[in-house]
Amino acid sequence: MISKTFQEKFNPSQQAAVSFTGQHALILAGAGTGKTRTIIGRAAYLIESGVSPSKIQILTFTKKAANEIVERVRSQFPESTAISLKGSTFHSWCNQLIVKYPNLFGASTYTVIDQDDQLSIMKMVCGEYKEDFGRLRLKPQQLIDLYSFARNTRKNLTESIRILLFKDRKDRETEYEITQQRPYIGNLLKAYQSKKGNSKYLDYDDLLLAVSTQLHQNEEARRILAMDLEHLLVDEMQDTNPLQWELLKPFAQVCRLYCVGDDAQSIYSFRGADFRNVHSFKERVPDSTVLKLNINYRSTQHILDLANWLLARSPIKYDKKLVSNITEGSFPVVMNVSDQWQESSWVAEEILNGFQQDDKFFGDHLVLSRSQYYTKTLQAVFIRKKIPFVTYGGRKFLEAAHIKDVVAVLRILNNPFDEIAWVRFLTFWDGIGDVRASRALGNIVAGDGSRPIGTLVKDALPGQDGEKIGDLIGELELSKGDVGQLVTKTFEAMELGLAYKYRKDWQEKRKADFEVLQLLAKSYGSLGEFIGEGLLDNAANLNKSHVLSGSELSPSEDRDHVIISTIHSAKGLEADTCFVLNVSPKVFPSTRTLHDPEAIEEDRRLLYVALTRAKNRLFITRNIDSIQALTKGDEIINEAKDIPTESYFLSDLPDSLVEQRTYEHTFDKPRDVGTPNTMDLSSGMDFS
Ligand SMILES: Nc1ncnc2c1ncn2[C@@H]1O[C@H](COP(=O)(O)OP(=O)(O)OP(=O)(O)O)[C@@H](O)[C@H]1O
Repeated sequence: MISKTFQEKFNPSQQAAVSFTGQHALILAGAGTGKTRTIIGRAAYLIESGVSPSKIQILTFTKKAANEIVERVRSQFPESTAISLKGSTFHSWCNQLIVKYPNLFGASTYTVIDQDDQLSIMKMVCGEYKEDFGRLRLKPQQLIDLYSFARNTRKNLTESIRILLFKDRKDRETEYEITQQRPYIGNLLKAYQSKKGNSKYLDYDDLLLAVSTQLHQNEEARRILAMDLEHLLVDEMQDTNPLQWELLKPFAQVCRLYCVGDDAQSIYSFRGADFRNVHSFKERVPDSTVLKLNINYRSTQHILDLANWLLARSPIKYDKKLVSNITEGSFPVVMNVSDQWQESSWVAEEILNGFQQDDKFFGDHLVLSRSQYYTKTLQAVFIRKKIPFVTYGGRKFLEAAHIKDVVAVLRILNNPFDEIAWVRFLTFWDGIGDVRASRALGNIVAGDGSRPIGTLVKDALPGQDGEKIGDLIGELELSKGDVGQLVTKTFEAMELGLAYKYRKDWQEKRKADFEVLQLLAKSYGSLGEFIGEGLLDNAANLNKSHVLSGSELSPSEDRDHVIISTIHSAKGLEADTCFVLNVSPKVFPSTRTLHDPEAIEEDRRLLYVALTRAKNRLFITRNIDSIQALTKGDEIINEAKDIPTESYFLSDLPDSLVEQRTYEHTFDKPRDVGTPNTMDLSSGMDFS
């Protein structure tokens, strides 16, 4: 029997999706049609039907999304009923599985490394294999990109080299070049791989590979996991790449797969995502059903008309026309501005108007941009006008240099073979440079792990420095069992050094981050978990506090702020009023994609995601000079000339879909008399 509240919360297609009784399902649906609501409803429905919450796992692309979904499910149940429900990113989930079953996955002591660490290792390898490296004209970062691309897309090295380094060319000259370079690249990547293994490092992709390989090969592994897992709920399925798909595939034999996605919102192909993953779901997953949702509850029809128009102009057939259940509302506004300052001032004015006159909160406003860098001007204007804001899509908290300094100590205590952490920690101290550190390092990691780390340091670094650092490490090792206390002690021991190293912005910016780090540390039961998962999570939204970026907000203002986000980080977000910045020629699509039809279409989907975030009011800004450059065609002698008019997404935007405005900021001058007068200085004084 379907309850009344159930009927009120979900429309008939959503109800069918939430209470799906078959084996595996793909919920294919457009923007704002309730995918998130449905996945939350599905988890709640399963719990209500008697499935233990601990046997449901939700997978999303960001920690933020995972937390939000889990919290919303939990809030539907009394007290701690759904406390054991879990939501994670692909990486942190795999990390949890490896920690939970160390024997099964064969990794007990290891350190998860991030992109910076990968680069450091690759640089060491290039230094060691000078001859191979010297024959190539590549940077270490390009080698890392190749390695990661090949693993994520499951392509072989030759194909990966062709695509990444030769723009997928297949002519004879390219073939020759690839044959020449591949052996050297192969040597370097193999050396990188074995260095990683020796130091017991796992990069993000290793986490997925470790789990997926075991599950593919080992029936026992599938059986063990099946005891703990009944339902796997996957959000944003369109963004899964072949490696993630490899991970999901064996789970169809372990539990029931429930995937939710929108092919028109796929914007991660640069990470290897293949939106066709959702198109061939039915063929790939036996015993599966595809269900569709089609009513949009988020945006007004005027906003959707614009989004539909954009998508309909794509050569790809998405078979999607969003229909709103909200009919009234205003037209989207296209604001033509002359420069970024105008654009920023206008956005700020609109937001202040909304706040002061229309009774909106700052939190009702979302500003979207292709890059975070582009919003620097806007941020400056917001700070001046005292508009509170936070930014999404910046650098991750645990990737900041000052945090990494402290985390290095934790990494060493967790894995004494962690060379990167050793170099960072040793060179942190005055008087120890790279050369001395790497000499000491050789001795430190040569041991078998049986001697106390403090003693190892003292032996490897004779003299006062070694004594001091050895004692410190030895003392910190005693707190290894209590992650919160360990972070506090480590910070206290390093504070002076940190304050000196980052003296430019220590007080105003960096110091406060350590309170957050301590808070974060306390929420982890073990050091391994903290290092592994903490690194994978974006702590920028911890307790809703703006950690590294954003204007200076007082705690009381903290909850109400404008969000400035990259479009890539805005998936799943929505707001009453959205500003999409700089939808200008050369930007949508970007000039970098102009020769690649697939990349152009990805840019189109990016704009589509941006437009469909708005509930009631949508404002699009664009640069008037670049528009004029386009329309004047040959007369224009700047570089805009080589942009084909038809490739600009808004080039023939019908007037009926939007309201066009041009920013004309004029100062109201006070009215005055025509002829100059002379000032009478005799008035206002009473001399009597
Ligand atoms: N049946 C419904 N009745 C009322 N409101 C609904 C219903 N379904 C969804 N909504 C509302 O519509 C909005 C969009 O829903 P949701 O975020 O779940 O969509 P989505 O498909 O995940 O969107 P996107 O993929 O674009 O992020 C939300 O504000 C949600 O509360």
